[in-house]
Amino acid sequence: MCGLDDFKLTVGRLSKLRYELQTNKPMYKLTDKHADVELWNQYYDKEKERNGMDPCWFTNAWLYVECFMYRSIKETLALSMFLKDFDPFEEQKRSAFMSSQTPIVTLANHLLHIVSSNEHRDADLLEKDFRHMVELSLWGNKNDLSISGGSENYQKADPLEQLDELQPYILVDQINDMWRHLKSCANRKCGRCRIDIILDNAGFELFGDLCFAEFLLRMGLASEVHLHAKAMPWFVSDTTSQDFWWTLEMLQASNNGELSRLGTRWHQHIKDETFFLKQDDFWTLPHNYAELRAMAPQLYQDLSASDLVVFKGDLNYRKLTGDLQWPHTTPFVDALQGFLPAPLCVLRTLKADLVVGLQEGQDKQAEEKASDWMVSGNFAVVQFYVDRAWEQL
Ligand SMILES: O=P(O)(O)OC[C@H]1O[C@](O)(CO)[C@@H](O)[C@@H]1O
Ligand SMILES: [Mn+2]
Repeated sequence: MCGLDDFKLTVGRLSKLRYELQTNKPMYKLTDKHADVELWNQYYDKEKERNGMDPCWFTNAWLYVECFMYRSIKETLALSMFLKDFDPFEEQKRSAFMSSQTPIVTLANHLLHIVSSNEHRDADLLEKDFRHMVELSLWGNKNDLSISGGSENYQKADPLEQLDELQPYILVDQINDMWRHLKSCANRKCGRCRIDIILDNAGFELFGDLCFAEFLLRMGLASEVHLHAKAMPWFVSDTTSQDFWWTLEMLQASNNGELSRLGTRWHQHIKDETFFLKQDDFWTLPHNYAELRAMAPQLYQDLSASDLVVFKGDLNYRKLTGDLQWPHTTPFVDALQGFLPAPLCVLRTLKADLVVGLQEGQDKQAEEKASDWMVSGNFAVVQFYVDRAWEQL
């Protein structure tokens, strides 16, 4: 088959997918060669058994249906001859990165300034800088391309200047608890701590996450950082391994000295095993994280070796909490339903209508401020949990 025919066939399959989705047709079993096919098909069978009918696009759970849409796009491409590894969102991701150059440079300057100053013998200052780096990584999550339907949504304003005014929008702020945990880990393990980041979006958010990782390394709060990327194009802007390498290449090749230094440094971190880039099919399955241990035992075991697992973004939050309509005051740990491979935290801006761990009445106050508080990406939570037993290890 020639390229043009292959292309036409693929576009036809994508149009069919869109039509079926828009008209609530049944979903279907996957047939491509990817290793996750059986797990997806088992999930399909379970849903069918539960509801007594084939899963359909409008009637099954939002999380499953939404994940399946991205997986179906992947299958359509996988079944083609010439577009197997094509990332349909690549252009948007790259252009979002390019459009965020000004705030990226601001953030790079800030990071390099704080890591090269000697002032951190003052513990209070170090704690303040830690808070800022967490907040920068958190608010980077505002900029995803799935919430904007794929159209431009990139960081425009100076990210540092915004931090103070954004503070009241952090509904749960457990940054101090994270700080205490990392300090005590670093003390106990002489800085030999492992941090994992379950990445979310590429572009400004990924850059902010890498800056946070660099900060932890340079301040002696971590000795290695494991970065978990998606195994396929996902929710438009999520970071794949390909996006990660492209970002590092772009930084290294930048005319800006600071960006270029960071790009070179992060390549080196990979070489000397300070950074680890990982991907696992589990992150692109529809399953809740309470099922991770049973579904992906090796991944669970790997995460268990971490001193802190940082989950970025809204989709990770939905999977951590099972995407359920929890009363908003439910303790965060209860919503995790036993998923506790290691101390963990979430840095998430709210884009879906669920949240836990709020104080009584906090939801009403947020609602008064903005009726779309749960879905606009303008409010956030930083939630942390460590089991007592881990603290004593
Ligand atoms: O990139 P994030 O923070 O995971 O956001 C993705 C979110 O965007 C949506 O696709 C649309 O709001 C949600 O389904 C999803 O949770
Ligand atoms: Mn995302």
